[in-house]
Amino acid sequence: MSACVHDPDLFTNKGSILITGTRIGDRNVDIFIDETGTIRDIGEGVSKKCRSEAEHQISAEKTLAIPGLVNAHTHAAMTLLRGYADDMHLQQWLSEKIWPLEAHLTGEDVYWGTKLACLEMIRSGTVAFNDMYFFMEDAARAVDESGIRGVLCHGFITFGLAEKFESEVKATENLVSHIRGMNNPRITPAVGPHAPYTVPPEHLEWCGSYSKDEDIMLHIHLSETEQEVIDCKKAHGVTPAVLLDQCGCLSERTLAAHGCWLEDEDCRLLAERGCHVAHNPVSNMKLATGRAMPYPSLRSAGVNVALATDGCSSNNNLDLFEEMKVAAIGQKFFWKQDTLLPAEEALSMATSCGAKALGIPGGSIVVGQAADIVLVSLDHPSMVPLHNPVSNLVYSASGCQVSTVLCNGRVLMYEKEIPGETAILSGAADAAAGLLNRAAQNT
Ligand SMILES: O=c1[nH]cnc2c1ncn2[C@@H]1O[C@H](CO)[C@@H](O)[C@H]1O
Ligand SMILES: [Zn+2]
Repeated sequence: MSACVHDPDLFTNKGSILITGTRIGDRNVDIFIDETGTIRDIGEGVSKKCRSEAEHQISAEKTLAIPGLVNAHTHAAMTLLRGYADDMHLQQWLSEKIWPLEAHLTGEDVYWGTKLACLEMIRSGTVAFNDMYFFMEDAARAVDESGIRGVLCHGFITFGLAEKFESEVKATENLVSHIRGMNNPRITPAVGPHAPYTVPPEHLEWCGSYSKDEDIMLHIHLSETEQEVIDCKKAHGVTPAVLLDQCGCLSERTLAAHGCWLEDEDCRLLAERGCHVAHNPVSNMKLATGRAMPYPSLRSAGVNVALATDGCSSNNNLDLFEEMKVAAIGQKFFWKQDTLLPAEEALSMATSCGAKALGIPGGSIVVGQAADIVLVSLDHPSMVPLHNPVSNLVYSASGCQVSTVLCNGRVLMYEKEIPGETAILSGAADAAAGLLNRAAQNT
């Protein structure tokens, strides 16, 4: 067994790992992870039993172990657009700033943007994400290298154009077969109709049946703004959620992002169909969607609600700790209910509910489960005193307190060290500068 600090194989070796001296909630525990990346034992005496068997050891005194966080809706490569267009109205932001710049994106940009996103997620304790963007084969390469989990879809936008429909279908089918060919259990494909206002019913129908035939997730933006709902009712006579249902897009494979303007009937419909909703409170507040996602109605209907950051151009970071706090306080504020969305629920939203929505392992630290584990340092003012660990995690900590991260039993960050970080930071900065240069030359 190697001592961790000088263990050169810790980041690459898939051998068994013993985490000693951490705590889960109020319990002091050791955690033993076998060479397949599965949690084999959790408890106080585990280190005595497993010390000789373990190939690596992580001394985790003064840390809290929590399940790896799950980001249920983002556009990872939008890290390259961080700070590019702030303080704008959503439709204007998309059509005047974001889409014109995205027209200049290359696969290499998306690769570097996704590398940067994965790095940022690992640093802040996120081990899985649900992504919708372009050049997704390049995103898949970045996720593969990063060691975290990704559900990836091509952002399918047709605006009703037949030739665009053809190319979006091709991009989706190519991505699905590419990802299946990678044969990486951490990466799964999905179909991603962008929104009911960018994909008309006949094209949504294709997405719904493709999701069913291929048994893959359907990832979509839904009822994000009031205008979207007004326009949809005017054009189709029903809410966006009902329209999706009519197009065969609502099922237990569906993840709808935002849902700020869902009506009570919509919430019941989503529950009936077994859909999942991703709550993006920071993005919603920044883009002034004007209404908080109706968590009380979704909750009482029984919808699984996960947590998400959205892209870095509307957040502007990927820190799910910050998102847990804003979700918990934002819901209380907007719905004027001081007991709504307590800390435990916010933590579940960011862990088990996310894992359930994405259909991936993780979301809890239990024997037999894949080791997606995050160690949060208690050696920090925001974690002292520790009257209630969950309260500190949600209301006081930030992603900066994350010290060590494991995904599928592999160590991705150890005591804040992530191999290759410097190269990713400069590669992504160069890609972002190149993108802006190309856009400036072409306009
Ligand atoms: O909040 C949002 N609402 C709608 N679209 C968005 C939002 N954030 C990013 N995108 C856009 O979705 C596409 C991904 O396929 C991209 O064009 C991205 O800019
Ligand atoms: Zn989005």
